Amino acid sequence: MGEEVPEYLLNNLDENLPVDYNSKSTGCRTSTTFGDKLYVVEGSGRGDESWINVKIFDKLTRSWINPTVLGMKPVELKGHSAVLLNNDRILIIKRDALLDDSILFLEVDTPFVREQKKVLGTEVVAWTKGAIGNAPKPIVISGPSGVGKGTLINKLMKEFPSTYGFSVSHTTRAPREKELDGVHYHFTERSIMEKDIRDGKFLEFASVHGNLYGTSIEAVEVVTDSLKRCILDIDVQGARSVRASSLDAIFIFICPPSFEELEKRLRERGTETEEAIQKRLRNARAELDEAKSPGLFDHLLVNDELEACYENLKKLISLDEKANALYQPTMKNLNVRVSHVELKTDKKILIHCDGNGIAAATPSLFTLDVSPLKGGAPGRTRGLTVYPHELLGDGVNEIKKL
Ligand SMILES: Nc1nc2c(ncn2[C@@H]2O[C@H](COP(=O)(O)OP(=O)(O)O)[C@@H](O)[C@H]2O)c(=O)[nH]1
Ligand SMILES: Nc1ncnc2c1ncn2[C@@H]1O[C@H](COP(=O)(O)OP(=O)(O)O)[C@@H](O)[C@H]1O
Repeated sequence: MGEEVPEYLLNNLDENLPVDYNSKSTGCRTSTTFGDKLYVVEGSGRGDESWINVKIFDKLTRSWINPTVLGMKPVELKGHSAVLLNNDRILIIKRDALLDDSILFLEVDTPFVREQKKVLGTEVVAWTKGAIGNAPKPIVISGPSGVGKGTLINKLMKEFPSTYGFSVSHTTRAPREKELDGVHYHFTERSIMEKDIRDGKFLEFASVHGNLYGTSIEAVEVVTDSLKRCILDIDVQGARSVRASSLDAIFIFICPPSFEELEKRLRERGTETEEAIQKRLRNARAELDEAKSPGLFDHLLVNDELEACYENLKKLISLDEKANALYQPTMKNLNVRVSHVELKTDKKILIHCDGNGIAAATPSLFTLDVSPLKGGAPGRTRGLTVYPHELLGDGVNEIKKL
């Protein structure tokens, strides 16, 4: 378990080092040791002046490093506590924030961060938001153009609107007639999308039929945050990337009954030029081959007769739901604000809250249990448990101050 370095030590560091460390004086700051490095998180939450900064002090070379910061960084930090968890991430608890929004992680040595360090050739840290409870497992649906993915997904969403939500992808392709921006896709320019990819905002992306397509982290997490099961309609390359990510999903590939039927459906849909149809048919052969790669898809489903295929899809999904008990939120939507926190054990944190002026009966002391962490960058860190703290026999006096 890492410890925060006392402020005086950090101040000494500042004094000893006339390097480029210009801390803005009005903010809050923590510093957490991990190996030979000191991770300094500082910020301020004063309206327009709001800023958040992560710097690393390398104790061996006695120099400061500006890491590449990935993920969704917090909007503001009016005060915070920090502690190293799992030897790979720093738990940050924001003060004066609603309890539901107060838990963050700064990953410093997770597999995702290690991989990004290799790719980018810099020091990397990645922010993720902590979420209470387990998430319903997303469903990845792939298959060649025209096989009927969109038709099947629409049926599912129509029959179970409060159970399933669609991950709205970004694409550089032009909208088709009747396609709405923000509903079917986020239609975007290549340069903007490429910048967002560089900024780490995408879970996966791929070039498909000559255009760029991608799933933003937010597209999936917004659906999951609303407690719905997220459905992703992405190509085989995208499915492969999601497989390699920390997102735990079920992968289904939809096959056509024959190539002739696929061509017929594509033509009858009437949305593509002849050239685009030819390109999609050529790509379909490669996709069908790739779909057979071992370990990539959990299920292959043939879409011959639509209703029969839809029933099979529902069966597959509900079997999976039975095998993996769905979302089990502990406490959510607590209208209380964090005042301060204390470390109880290395997996349990005591959070003191103010009630936001609501009834005195509302608990103000909570235990945060961080033992079963799930997921992480580039998405959310889930699996956290929060419950009202029982003082009886809990040795509060021995709690170490954070
Ligand atoms: N990797 C990836 N593929 C996507 C994404 N969104 C859509 N696709 C895939 O891009 C391909 C083309 O989609 P689209 O242009 O809507 O044409 P359609 O498949 O003929 O309806 C399909 O295989 C989709 O599954 C995404 O976010 N990521
Ligand atoms: N089982 C099926 N039998 C016949 N036509 C189908 C079937 N499933 C889908 N279609 C039709 O095929 C066309 C392509 O389906 P769509 O859902 O747009 O495919 P995708 O999203 O995979 O590109 C649409 O016109 C749709 O109505």
